[in-house]
Amino acid sequence: MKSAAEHREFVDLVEALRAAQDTITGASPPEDVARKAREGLEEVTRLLAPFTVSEAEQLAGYLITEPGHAQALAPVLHVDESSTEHVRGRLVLGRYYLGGNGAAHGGSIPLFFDDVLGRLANDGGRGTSRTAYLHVNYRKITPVGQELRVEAHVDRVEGRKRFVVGTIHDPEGDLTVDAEGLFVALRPGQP
Ligand SMILES: CCCCCCCCCCCC(=O)SCCNC(=O)CCNC(=O)[C@H](O)C(C)(C)COP(=O)(O)OP(=O)(O)OC[C@H]1O[C@@H](n2cnc3c(N)ncnc32)[C@H](O)[C@@H]1OP(=O)(O)O
Repeated sequence: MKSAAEHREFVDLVEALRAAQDTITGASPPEDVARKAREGLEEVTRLLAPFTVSEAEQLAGYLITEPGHAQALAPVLHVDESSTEHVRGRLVLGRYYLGGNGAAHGGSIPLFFDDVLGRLANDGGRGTSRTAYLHVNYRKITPVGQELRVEAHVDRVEGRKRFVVGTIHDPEGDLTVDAEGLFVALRPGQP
């Protein structure tokens, strides 16, 4: 397991990237400011490109003790309570995940659940599995910029099949989304 303690600066870099994604998404800057910001981002790419590594050596997504696991793709779950069978926590969807009219983009929700349910599916010594399906029911708009409650648990395991379910509730306590994922354990040698 890669250690977040040894890569604090990288963890902070990804946190800064998330903040940049939110800020860029919500900004309407004058052209000269947009150009300066682009040059700053290009400088980041120039700085990091020589340190590109293989997937096995990659840090993003693999610093698993960190909220969001040091990757900027999926929304971050802040875990309050967890076991190998369940997880409870909080989620704030930033401006980056805005769809329209204050509601989260529909695609951001399965992105979130694939990560959260997938990790639960693989937890507890169950080993690696892959998403066979992810069913998401949108019951009410999921607001961005507000603290949401998340719950997920392993519903049942049938041979290689792991069924994992999850919910999101808004600050009023209303259910906004429920989801079910089927994760199929990989056979030896299966990619
Ligand atoms: C970065 C940090 C890393 C670690 C962090 C990890 C957390 C993130 C997790 C993300 C995981 C992903 O997104 S993975 C990426 C997205 N998913 C994929 O790319 C998967 C692509 N699909 C596949 O590779 C394959 O189809 C599998 C592995 C899912 C299943 O193929 P298989 O192994 O040949 O198994 P197969 O015999 O077909 O099916 C086994 C059983 O499951 C059932 N089954 C299979 N698919 C379905 C289905 N869609 N709907 C219903 N049932 C299904 C079959 O009927 C059968 O039931 P029965 O007859 O036995 O009853």
